[in-house]
Amino acid sequence: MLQQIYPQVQHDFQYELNKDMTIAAAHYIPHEDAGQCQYIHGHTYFINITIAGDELGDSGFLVNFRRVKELVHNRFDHSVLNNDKALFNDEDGNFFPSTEVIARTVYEIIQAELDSLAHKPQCVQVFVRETPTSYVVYRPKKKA
Ligand SMILES: Nc1nc2c(c(=O)[nH]1)N=C([C@H](O)[C@H](O)COP(=O)(O)OP(=O)(O)OP(=O)(O)O)CN2
Ligand SMILES: [Zn+2]
Repeated sequence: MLQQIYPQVQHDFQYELNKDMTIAAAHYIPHEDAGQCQYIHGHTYFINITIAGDELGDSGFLVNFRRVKELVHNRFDHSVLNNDKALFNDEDGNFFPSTEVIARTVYEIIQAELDSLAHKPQCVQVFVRETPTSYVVYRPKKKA
């Protein structure tokens, strides 16, 4: 199916985990370049999160799939993204809830959780599909 592509990410880790989820949410892009998207409308976002690492936790997991879903789905599902002022605002394009910013924000939420784990898994890619014809892939810069 056209919508279910999974872009590959290059890494040297031994384990790679992927978690898929969908999120129903509304947003608007407060910029004239957004055309009709300046006005509030909704999407069913499809999100794929890729986490990798060389070591597992005591549970035998890189990270619990359920926890990955909780962190993102519980925060955003059936919400108006622009109302989440801790993450988004109407003043700075780096914080409008565009597909790009949503992908980066999901990465930041996930990586903050992973940083609390002793075995240090890494979020290596976040894929966000906003519409049947539009998606973004966010990959963090490799740490030096
Ligand atoms: N680079 C970006 N461009 C646009 C974004 C975005 O997040 N990043 N968002 C929008 C709108 O929010 C819109 O919902 C999606 O736009 P678009 O792909 O144009 O939607 P369509 O379903 O109308 O696409 P068609 O392929 O023409 O059917 C706009 N741009
Ligand atoms: Zn939109």
